[in-house]
Amino acid sequence: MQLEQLLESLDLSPFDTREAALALAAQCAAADKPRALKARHLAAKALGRRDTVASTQEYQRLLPALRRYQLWDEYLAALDECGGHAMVQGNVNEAIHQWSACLEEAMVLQNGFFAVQALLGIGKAFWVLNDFKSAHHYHCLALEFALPLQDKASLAGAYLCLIADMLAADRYTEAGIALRLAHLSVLDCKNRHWQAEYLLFRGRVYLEQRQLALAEADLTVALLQSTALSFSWVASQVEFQLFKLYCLRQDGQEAAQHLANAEAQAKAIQATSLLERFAFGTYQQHKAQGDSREALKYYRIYLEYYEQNHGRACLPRLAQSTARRLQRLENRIELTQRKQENALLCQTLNQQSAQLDSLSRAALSDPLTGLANRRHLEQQLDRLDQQARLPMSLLIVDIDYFKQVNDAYGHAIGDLVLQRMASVLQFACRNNELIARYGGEEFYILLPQVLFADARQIAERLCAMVENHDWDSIARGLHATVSIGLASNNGHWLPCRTLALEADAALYEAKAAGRNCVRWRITSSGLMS
Ligand SMILES: Nc1nc2c(ncn2[C@@H]2O[C@H](COP(=O)(O)OP(=O)(O)OP(=O)(O)O)[C@@H](O)[C@H]2O)c(=O)[nH]1
Repeated sequence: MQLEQLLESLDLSPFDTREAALALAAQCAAADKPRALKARHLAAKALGRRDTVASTQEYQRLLPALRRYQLWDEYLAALDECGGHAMVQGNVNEAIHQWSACLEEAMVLQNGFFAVQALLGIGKAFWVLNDFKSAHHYHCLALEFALPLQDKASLAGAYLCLIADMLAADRYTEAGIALRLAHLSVLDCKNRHWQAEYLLFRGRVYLEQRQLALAEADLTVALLQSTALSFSWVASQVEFQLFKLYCLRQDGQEAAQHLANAEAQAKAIQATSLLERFAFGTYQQHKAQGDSREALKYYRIYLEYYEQNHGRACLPRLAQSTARRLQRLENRIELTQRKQENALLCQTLNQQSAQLDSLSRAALSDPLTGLANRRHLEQQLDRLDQQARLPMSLLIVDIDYFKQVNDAYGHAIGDLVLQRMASVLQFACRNNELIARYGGEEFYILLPQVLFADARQIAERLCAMVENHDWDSIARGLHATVSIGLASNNGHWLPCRTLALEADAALYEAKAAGRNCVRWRITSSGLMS
């Protein structure tokens, strides 16, 4: 098999490639040493798909020979691969060391492509160390080197790393600009992993700009693509962004589902740096929604991951802000609890005062007609006596022959007549005039600020209204009239109770005069009827 064909098949079938490459290396070993070395390089690369440790060992053996035979592309690629393998093994410092060597050699050899690869690799290593400033520095250099290369893949890689930096620093406007610049190179490089990552980043920017429909469209495609590629690193981040999106839409159920997916995917690839970020993001989300209890829960989870990822020694860096945050959250939870207790207390108080209100209303009102009762009336008379000495008139309205109504139509109809009478009186009076059922079929109407002449008119009108009322609608043949006793101080003060006695006397006179009429007494200038 030709070397070029091997190269092409490398992505399709790494195991066969390795076997074929080794066979080719064996054939070429003596006759064509460089060709044999190239084949062994391919075999080491293919091995790297399965066993990064073994692949690194093989590269270390190969490197001096590749250098000696000046196979520079293979040499630089080997250094680059060793950096990648060290990262996979979690040995970040070794990765930086390998990529630095690759960068140095690439600079000497003026190989822009591998310089970019090495710079991106170093940037990635600093990312993992959470040193975003250094990462960004290397990514900027990578972009500078990539721009003149006219290599779409290098350019797309550099742009994507820079955008990730900007998003990590919450620089969404710059990330949006870089996304537009990167668009063509990402499309052209036909790397589906990068395309998924690009959509994730764009979705994040849209989400930040609250363009939820656009964000959802990008994130949905990113999720489909990354899931199809089993690219859990991106898929879990997309799920987390969807969690935030549904939080904004206040769809708690969907949000919780996406958060669970994000966590599960990140756990499956043991991406604790992502889990740390998710926990912090979830804490922020709950804090913004005012759910301090959940916020505290996720802040504690975040601290656990932080310690796991950076070691206990790093915690003091966080200590001050952590203590402050925890304190604030605990205060808020206490506050919420107090507020809830207060609300409960207020509710009980309100209920009790409503009960008191209805009890006192009941104590002061007549249950049959809803009018004020005798007690209320007497309180009112006392109160008026203590207040300014006003013009005052008082009517006592008594239903004529009410006993006969009860006897002829029954007590229930009698009750209806009393209720209807109450309505007629209320209809005829103003709001500030107190109407009370004094007892039985006797009603009092207190007319403050009303002089005799007006009071008499009111009484006459009332008498006529009752007489003309449609009593027949209660029971066929039923008819009711009233007699009214009126007393007025006509502007010259007199105790209300005296006024009441005078009105009662006037009522007696009305009854004696044949009923269905008004009689009066003006108490200030001597009695008259
Ligand atoms: N249906 C009903 N009847 C009541 C109520 N309270 C008092 N009565 C009745 O009212 C009647 C009052 O009768 P009386 O005091 O003789 O007076 P009257 O029949 O209206 O005669 P005059 O007032 O002299 O015109 C009695 O039969 C009481 O039983 C009540 O709440 N409902």
